[in-house]
This record gives sequence, structure tokens and C-alpha cells, in this order.
Amino acid sequence: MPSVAAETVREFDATSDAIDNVNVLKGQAWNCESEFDASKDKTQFRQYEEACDRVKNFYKEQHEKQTVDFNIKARVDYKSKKRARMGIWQAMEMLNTLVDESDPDTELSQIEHLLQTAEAIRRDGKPDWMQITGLVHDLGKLLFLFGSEGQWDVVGDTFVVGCKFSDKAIYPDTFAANPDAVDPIYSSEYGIYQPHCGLENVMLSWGHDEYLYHVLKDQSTLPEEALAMIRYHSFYPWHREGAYNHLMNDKDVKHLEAVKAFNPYDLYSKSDERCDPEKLRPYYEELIAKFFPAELDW
Ligand SMILES: O[C@H]1[C@H](O)[C@@H](O)[C@H](O)[C@@H](O)[C@H]1O
Ligand SMILES: [Fe+2]
Ligand SMILES: [Fe+2]
Repeated sequence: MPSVAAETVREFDATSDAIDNVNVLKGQAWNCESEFDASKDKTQFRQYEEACDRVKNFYKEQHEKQTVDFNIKARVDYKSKKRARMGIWQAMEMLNTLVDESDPDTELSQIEHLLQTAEAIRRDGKPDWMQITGLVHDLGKLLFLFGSEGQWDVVGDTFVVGCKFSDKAIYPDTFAANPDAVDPIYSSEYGIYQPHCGLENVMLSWGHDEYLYHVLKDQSTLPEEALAMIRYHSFYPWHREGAYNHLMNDKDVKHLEAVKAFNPYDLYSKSDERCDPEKLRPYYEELIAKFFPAELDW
């Protein structure tokens, strides 16, 4: 069945090839291998079994409510509204009021998390486009201030809707309460998708990754890899656990490399020393001006 959902995703993505990133990438040496802080004790992060109730309750609600129907509605809503117009730094400041309920690893403000991520990438001598990707990657959480239903449709790890829920997601048992888990099509291996159709043709659960990707793809000169880092950074079942191979195409193989290179900076910088936003601002304002207009539609 070429379902409504598949059509909606295709239509929604119709402009996603609009940016020609080739020139941006040309001449930039980028080593995909991440050498980020080998000395860190990585077992300290993402310990969901030991996480507090705040985190467990968050995922219980998210896994129950992220249905295909909800995702279509969220995408239509996104397209039919204008939310705000502002620059990147202003967006960072605005986001600062949010405390992410899904995150067991940091209680720092969002602006500090963004700066810690960018600074870790910068310290490793990575290109400016990757530094700026670190700086903006969670700005999609602004959705929470733009009338989301809660945090469950903004933050947390992502997964595919429209086919069988992955047991590689955290707390996989909680998907049992999602009505799609008993839908004969949505609960099948491929669901509404074709083998190796490519991740750009599947619906990831709606949240800050997907939203920011759509905001930035036409309003920045970020290269394709950067947009993949943004779009898939919360897709841990895929980039960490190796799920959803059967939906991937060749482009995704390349994107996976990029997302894997980005992930350690996002995750392990959470234990770094704190950043002073005002001190770092001049450096990052210069980078911002290189990749974004002075104001963007959010
Ligand atoms: O709790 C975190 C947080 O919400 C991050 O921003 C997101 O990217 C991660 O996937 C999630 O585990
Ligand atoms: Fe995130
Ligand atoms: Fe992050």
C-alpha cells in the first residue's frame, strides 16, 4: 500500500535536495574518525537502567504517543505555521530555559551543552562547519517553546514509526502501549516502507532533530554531512546499536559515518568543564555569520 504516510513523507521532503553542498565540502579535509577524549570513562553515560523516574516516565510517555498519525499531524503543523524569526545566538539564549527531561547525563543549561559540544570539536581541530554544527545541533528543542504537546515530542532518542518498533531502542517494552504496535501494517518488519528505501524516506519520531533539519536545510550553507549530524544525532538505535539496516541506502552509509563522528562530542562533552557564553560569543558569532543569515525563520 503506498500509504498516506509514505506520500506525506515524500512530499515533505521534496525540497530536501535543494541545497547543493558540494562546493562547501570541496577542499575541506574532514577526518571521519573521531579521536574525542579516549581517556573518558564512557560507561558513565546513558545508564538508562539506573536512570531516575523523570527519565523513565519521559520515555514511557514518548513511546506510547509517537504514532504514525501523530507524526503526520506534527509534520503538517510544522509546514503550516510560522513560529518566530531570529538569529542563531538569540535562539540559543531563548532555549536556555529548557531543562531536558530525557537526559540522564546533564543538568546544565542548553546553551552550555551547545558550547561544550562545539568547543570539544574545536579542540580536536575539526573544520568550522562541524564546530558550528555542534553549536546549533540541539536548537530544535525550541519546539518546546513553540507549542509542542510536551517534551515527549521534542527531546529524547528517536526511532522509526510506520514499521515494527526496534528492540534496540531504550526501554523497548514501553512500545507495547503504542497503538501502532498492534497495527497489522505498522507492526510489520517493513511496515509502510520498501527495503533499502533510504532513511530520508522514512518517518523518524518527531522531535528536535527532524524539526531543526527542516529549518536549516534551506536556510544555511551547511554541508550534507552537517545536516545528517543534525537530523540523526538522537537516532541511537541506528547510529549506536546498528538497527534499521534493512531501510538504509548508500547515502545513509555515508551519513552514518558522519553521525558516528559527531556523537562523542555531543555525548561525552557533557562532563567537560563549564563554558562562559559571553567569552566565547565573538568567536562563534563569526562562524554563525559564515553559515547562516542574520535572521532565520523558525
Ligand atoms: O536525552 C538526550 C537529549 O534529549 C539529546 O538532545 C538527544 O539528542 C539524545 O538523543 C537524548 O538521549
Ligand atoms: Fe539532541
Ligand atoms: Fe546534544
